[in-house]
Amino acid sequence: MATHPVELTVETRDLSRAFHGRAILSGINLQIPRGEFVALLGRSGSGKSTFLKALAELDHDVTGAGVLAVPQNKSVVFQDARLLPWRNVLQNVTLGLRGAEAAGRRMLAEVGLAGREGSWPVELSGGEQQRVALARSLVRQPELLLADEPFGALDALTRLKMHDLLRELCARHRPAVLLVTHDVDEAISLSDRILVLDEGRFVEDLRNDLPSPRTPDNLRFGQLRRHLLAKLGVAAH
Ligand SMILES: Nc1ncnc2c1ncn2[C@@H]1O[C@H](COP(=O)(O)OP(=O)(O)OP(=O)(O)O)[C@@H](O)[C@H]1O
Repeated sequence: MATHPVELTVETRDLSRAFHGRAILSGINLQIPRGEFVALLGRSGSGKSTFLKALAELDHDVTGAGVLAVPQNKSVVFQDARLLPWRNVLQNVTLGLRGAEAAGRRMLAEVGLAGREGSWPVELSGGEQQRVALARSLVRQPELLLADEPFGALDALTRLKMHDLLRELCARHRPAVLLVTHDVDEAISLSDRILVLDEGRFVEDLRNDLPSPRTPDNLRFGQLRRHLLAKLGVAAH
């Protein structure tokens, strides 16, 4: 039987980055197959955002073979929505795209903002602004979605709703995802695979095959959480 090689969306080889002589990333090798949802955990300052910026091709000072493969069609979502205040919601979503009004409206409906196309960013809550940011990134049908703590500034309840939304959107549009997060439960509940970055390297790379619904009161969820917290050097409670 013929075996098909896995189609890779991301590949890095020996990717390294230092700031002022201090190594932050030390020879990182990573392959992300098409459509895989990867969560990246690590202590504050471990280099998660630095790695994400390298994949976003926003950092040209990496060394080693570096980023061997990354799609041109990729989107980045940050902790703050970064909407243009002088453009309405629909215009923010379709910014830079020609003839995308219908697609923008559809995507706004998908993120639960049908009817808000003409609103101004200032009229939206933080959670709604992040919904617009998600719509803006996904209307481009990216092969890779890079998300840097996208829900970090939201309250706990809104964050849980955003998890459901992101899960749904990713199941429908199937981008590969690299989600940087501090939140172990977020990583467990959303991802297919979890990486832990420490001292410039991945100290954990595990498949997350927990069945859904992934609720924190589930026994295996708790075991995985304890394992990851230990890797992060945090005592579980
Ligand atoms: N442009 C820069 N110039 C100098 N040092 C930098 C720069 N960017 C990042 N660093 C340093 O590199 C280290 C890693 O930063 P990075 O933002 O990647 O960490 P992080 O894991 O994303 O942290 P956090 O979880 O707190 O956001 C930090 O010590 C930071 O001070």
